[in-house]
Amino acid sequence: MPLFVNRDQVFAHQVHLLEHKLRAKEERILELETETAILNVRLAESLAKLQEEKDSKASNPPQVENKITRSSIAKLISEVQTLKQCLSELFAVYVSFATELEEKSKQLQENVEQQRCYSLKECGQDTVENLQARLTTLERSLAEERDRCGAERQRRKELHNTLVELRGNIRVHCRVRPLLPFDHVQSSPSGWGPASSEQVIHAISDDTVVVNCMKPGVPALNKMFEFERVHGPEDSQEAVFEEVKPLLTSLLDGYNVCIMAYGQTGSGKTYTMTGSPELNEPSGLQQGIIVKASEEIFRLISEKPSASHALEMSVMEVYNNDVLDLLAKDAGQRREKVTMSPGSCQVASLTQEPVCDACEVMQIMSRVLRLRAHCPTLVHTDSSRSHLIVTLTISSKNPNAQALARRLQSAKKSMQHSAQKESWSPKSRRANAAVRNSPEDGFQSPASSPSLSPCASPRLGTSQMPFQTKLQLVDLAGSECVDMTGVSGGALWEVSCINRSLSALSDVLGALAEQRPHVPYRNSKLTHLLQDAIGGDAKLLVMLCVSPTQRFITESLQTLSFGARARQVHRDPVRKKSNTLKVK
Ligand SMILES: Nc1ncnc2c1ncn2[C@@H]1O[C@H](COP(=O)(O)OP(=O)(O)OP(=O)(O)O)[C@@H](O)[C@H]1O
Repeated sequence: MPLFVNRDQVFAHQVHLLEHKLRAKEERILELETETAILNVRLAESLAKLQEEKDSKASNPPQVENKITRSSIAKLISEVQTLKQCLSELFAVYVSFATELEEKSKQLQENVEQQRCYSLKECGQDTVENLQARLTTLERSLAEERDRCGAERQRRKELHNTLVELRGNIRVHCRVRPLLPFDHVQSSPSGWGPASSEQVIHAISDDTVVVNCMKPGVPALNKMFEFERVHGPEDSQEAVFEEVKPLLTSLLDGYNVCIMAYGQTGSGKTYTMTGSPELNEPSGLQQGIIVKASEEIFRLISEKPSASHALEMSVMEVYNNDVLDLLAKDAGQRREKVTMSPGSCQVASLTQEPVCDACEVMQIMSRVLRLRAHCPTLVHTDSSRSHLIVTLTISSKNPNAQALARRLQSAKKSMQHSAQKESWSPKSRRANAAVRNSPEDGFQSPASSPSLSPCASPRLGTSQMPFQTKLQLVDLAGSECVDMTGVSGGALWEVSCINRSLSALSDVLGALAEQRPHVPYRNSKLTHLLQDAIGGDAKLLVMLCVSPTQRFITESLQTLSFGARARQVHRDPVRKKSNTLKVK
């Protein structure tokens, strides 16, 4: 028995045997056919002979010959019978052989078919197995690449953050909100049709956003913007906050922090900063940065009980270029207009409410959001008409060493700043003289120093006054195009004030980015109030909010360009730091 290596060999052997059998049968058929032919010939000869004898007997029939003829006829008949039997036998053999052949052929065909299916299956299995193996390898290397890429991105992020710290850059995050029912407008006064609800702004990675508009009849647009972090429509409030959270730890290390939401009307600034109207919903899923940040601050504070911290909250809005105190308790007055302290960017007599936990912050927010100026527009039903500034002031009796060092550095910087201004401002010359003559440590910050409370007396020394840092959370009013929002009458003045203050903010960033000697902070109340946050050494994060649709493409591009410009601002060049050392 041959030893077969695989099925192919078994199959080939079977075919070979069958072919051999077939050949033998064919040879046998040939033999039988030859025999039949010979018998036929012999039969024909016998018949012819018989006919001849018949004919001669008819002409001359002898008696003896008659006998012979009869016997030969009998013999011939028996021969014919034998021949017939042979033929019928041959036919039977032939039929059985034909049947057998047919069966064998059928079997062979089945075998071939089976073998073909088997080979295909085996081959297919092989291919699938190969592909699976390759897929696994590819998946493994993809996972490795992803890990490497993640680690690289993390490293890049850390390096970038260090660079941002060193250069005093403004951090810029961007959030592209999801498509919402009010995006699917049928038409608007400016004639935009339903197609304008098409999504043209996409967050393509966690740091890149793309504006891509390839609509026929409109100039093709494909622009890419990079920011520190880009959030897509699917990102939750929690995910957005997670990226902001690390900044808050700086508050206990002596830094002031400001988080500001910027964007066109309806782009999701209020949603991002304050959350949905259901502020008190238990899951907290919809809460915005303000409540989540206060929760985080209280958590950080609870980790450092020895520092004995206290928190105060103030809320103001800049409405029609007036500053209003939203926590003022004046019974008759809905919102109280307040004035800026002379010679500083702080607000005099701003109400400060102590807060003990995030719930209190939440309650205050619910209260002030009802007071804040808002009205329905054609873009959405609850448009804010003012800039909202929420300030959380953290006082600490026992700040850590890093916070103290930071305060010292900040005070030195303020002194240097004042010294620079001395030549042109007699008022600041007097203030600086007072600072230098400070009885405590010689580094009493002026009122504009970011590390001091707005209500702290500039005459108190560091040991008499609690150490304070501020978290400012700003929900700016949205830039808007009257054509789209459809506002009219008195509301037009609101729009003009909003747009003017936002353009003043843009001018300030432009001046800072180009390092111009004069920065026009005082062109609007908004920039004046935020001067320390924007131009000082507070850590500033701008959260750009963007609508994804083509309808708002012009405003979105303006928002993204604003963010790109903000990223160019280096507020604390290294050169200035070396000068600071000389002051000592
Ligand atoms: N990421 C989001 N997910 C779900 N809904 C959102 C999101 N962003 C915004 N919205 C919804 O879109 C609507 C407009 O958002 P929001 O009020 O925050 O806009 P805005 O930029 O503050 O506008 P304005 O400047 O006019 O006040 C709201 O109903 C809000 O709930």
